[in-house]
Amino acid sequence: MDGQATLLKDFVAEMNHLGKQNEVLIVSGSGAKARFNSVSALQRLRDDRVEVGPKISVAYNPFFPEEQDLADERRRLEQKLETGLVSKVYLQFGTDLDRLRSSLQELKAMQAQAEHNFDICGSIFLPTKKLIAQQKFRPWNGVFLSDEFLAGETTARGIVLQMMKLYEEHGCEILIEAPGVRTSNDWSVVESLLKERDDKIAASGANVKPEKQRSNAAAKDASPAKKRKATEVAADTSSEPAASGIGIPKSTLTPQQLAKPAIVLFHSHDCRLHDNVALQLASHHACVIPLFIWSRKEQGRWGVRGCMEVILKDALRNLDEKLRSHGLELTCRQGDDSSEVLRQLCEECGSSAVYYNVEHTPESGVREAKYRRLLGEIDVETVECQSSLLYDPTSPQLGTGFHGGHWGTLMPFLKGCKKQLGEPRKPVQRFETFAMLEAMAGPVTWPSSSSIDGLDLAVIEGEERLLERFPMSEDAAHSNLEQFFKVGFGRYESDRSRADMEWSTSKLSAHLRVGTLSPNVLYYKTEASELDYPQRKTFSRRLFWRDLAYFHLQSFPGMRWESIRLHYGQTEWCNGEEGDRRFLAWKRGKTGFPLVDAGMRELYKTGWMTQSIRMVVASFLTEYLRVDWRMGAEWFHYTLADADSAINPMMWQNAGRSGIDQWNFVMSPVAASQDASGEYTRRWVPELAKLPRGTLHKPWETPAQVLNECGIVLGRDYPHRIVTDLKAERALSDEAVLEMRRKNQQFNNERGYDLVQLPNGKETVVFTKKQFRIDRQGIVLKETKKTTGSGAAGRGRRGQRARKKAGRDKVAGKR
Ligand SMILES: Cc1cc2nc3c(=O)[nH]c(=O)nc-3n(C[C@H](O)[C@H](O)[C@H](O)COP(=O)(O)OP(=O)(O)OC[C@H]3O[C@@H](n4cnc5c(N)ncnc54)[C@H](O)[C@@H]3O)c2cc1C
Repeated sequence: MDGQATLLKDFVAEMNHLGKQNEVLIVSGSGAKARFNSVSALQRLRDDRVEVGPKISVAYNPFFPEEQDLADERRRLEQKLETGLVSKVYLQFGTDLDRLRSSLQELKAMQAQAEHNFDICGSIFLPTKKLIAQQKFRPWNGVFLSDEFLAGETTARGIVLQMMKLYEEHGCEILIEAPGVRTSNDWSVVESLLKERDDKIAASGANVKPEKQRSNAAAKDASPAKKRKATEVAADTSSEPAASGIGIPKSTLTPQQLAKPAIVLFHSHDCRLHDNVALQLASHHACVIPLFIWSRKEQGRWGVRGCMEVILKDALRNLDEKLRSHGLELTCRQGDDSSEVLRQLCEECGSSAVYYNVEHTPESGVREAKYRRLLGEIDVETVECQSSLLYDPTSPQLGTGFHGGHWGTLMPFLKGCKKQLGEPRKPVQRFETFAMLEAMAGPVTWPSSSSIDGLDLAVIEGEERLLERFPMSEDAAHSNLEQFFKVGFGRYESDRSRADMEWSTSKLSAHLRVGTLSPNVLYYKTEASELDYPQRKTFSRRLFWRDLAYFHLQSFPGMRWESIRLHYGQTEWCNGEEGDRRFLAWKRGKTGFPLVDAGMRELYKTGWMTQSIRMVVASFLTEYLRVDWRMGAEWFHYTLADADSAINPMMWQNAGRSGIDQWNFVMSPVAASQDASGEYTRRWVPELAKLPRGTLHKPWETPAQVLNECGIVLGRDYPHRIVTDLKAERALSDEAVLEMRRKNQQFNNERGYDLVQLPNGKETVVFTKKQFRIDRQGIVLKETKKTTGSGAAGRGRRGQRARKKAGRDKVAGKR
């Protein structure tokens, strides 16, 4: 370090000697892993009282993805500024516009308080094809380029323009990152960028835009909000597409309506600013009021409850924070009847329209109808949008019977959606959302609002642990997404059922549930992957499962509490005291089956389990403990951080055999392929941690001596099994289904398949497990050689291949 400080000192002396006092000397190498320690070098210059002729500019990089690196970088900058030698801080390049804006604000605040003057300049990166290609191939250390930037010249240019606008608003000089301008062609790119920026600024009505006020509590009423005129709005929404070719959708409202405030009503499924269609459409108004209404009464049994209340609260806090960074804020109100609350706010604010993304549940359907009616009475438009699923679940039409899969199963649904409705909507680019928010204005005086903590949302013990695992912000969702694609995505096909591996799945479900991540963003990120289709096939279909659940819920609104195959409601379960005893042990993770207990404890503590473990515990409850699937579904709904009132019942119905897609495999609670290393069970059932892998998942088979050596006494340190004869329990469970089917021959077709009545009155055959297929006398049918399934599971060679593969998947229990 000393040598470097001496070098710098010599260099400065040389510059002084040469009379180059006005030269700019960039002292860089401030990165976390840099070998040149510019902080101590500068400190030495100061301590040695070297007269510094050249203006010293230091680099500052606010784009480190890790919080700790960023905090270190901030600290280093402060130390450099403390030397009093710095005349300029230059911001290195990264594409996170939110981060850039907040860093500029921070630097401005430091500048205002600093003892020694310094200027700020910010770098841009020339959005040329050549440079982008170079960066894709060999990214620079310390330059943080997003996929969006690297996607091509158009998006890169859009981002650079936004950055230039921010620099302009903050009075910062622009510096072009080397290797930038080398040819005259490069210069013309710079000139065209400057011209485009100036044209945009001129078009928005001011030469230099004032820095947008943050609406923190103190500044709240004082800040004169930026307003756009309806005519300007109309110009913005002309047919010209945005830079990316996707852009913010056009409004169909009149200029008079657009001149009045719009209310954007957020719900528990769309807590985000990015790729939020309702917000995008509302952005055309002169003034926008984001609103959240909490009504505990309206939640009922299948709304936001338990763990989801904590998740939602955090998502709202972050939503509000993000809105505030753009000079807006979230108005929060509560009441028993959200439509009344909404109507009242519309009248208070004189708004012309309310925008919201529909929720696609039976309850929300009723609520939304009431919004339309009440708002219609006071002449306020309701603009309903769709942002939480890939498709509107009322749109796909599926033919009854078998079409490459039975009615309502994944493949016919997926194919039907794509064929009838095309590819899902493309999300808008992040920089477009940023530009939209920057241009959006709130009212001069914000309506009164409850604080988020003041809403009657539950506070639950251990919620910090929950939020540590699932911090509910858009930024957290985004970094979770990036991390999964970096580490887990490529292994998904092979490892997705492994609970003992980090990132074997995306862990994005809570974000998708509460809307901090747009499904369309995830869909197109997957599609853009460089992996071959077979390597990404299963993950690509995951979002279709999500949509499928809502399709089921539209078709069977009662599916949360009654069997989709209605007659399955007559199945006999293990009830009474014994049923209660079994259910309680299951809930508490004290069944005596380590893998099941590990899952149930993980669920209770962190609100999450990977799908394969959810399947193990669900089939354990229904098939081995013979407890009604509805009890399991309700417990899951209460404890899951991603509790989804369509997906959860769909999966439980399948586990309980009454759903559209009966699980055609056995999930052994003992084989534990999901935890091959045993690490998962050891983590969540620490009292068994010392057991060797061979008996970890079946401690009852552990030799007494080994138990002794591990200091474990079964029944004292870990419970005895709640049921001991798994085979007999399963036989009873299967017999209960057969018995119920025998009594309901009217729903049994000639080949022993269940028949289900659809909402349009038509009847369809649905997949039925082989051991439940009975003839008219109630005898289990023997499989004929010629056909399997309802006659269409595939004949000939293709069918044979498919059956072989299905057999393999069945053993592995993969989904
Ligand atoms: C009994 C049971 C109950 C379930 N309840 C819920 C629930 O309430 N909410 C919920 O989001 N998921 C539920 N699932 C589905 C699935 O287990 C979770 O979506 C998944 O484990 C979430 O982890 P991940 O984000 O890492 O998933 P990944 O495997 O990375 O999948 C990516 C995304 O696809 C979607 N997805 C994945 N699997 C399914 C599926 N089978 N059905 C619908 N969407 C799917 C999810 O949104 C998920 O985040 C349940 C599964 C079972 C067996």
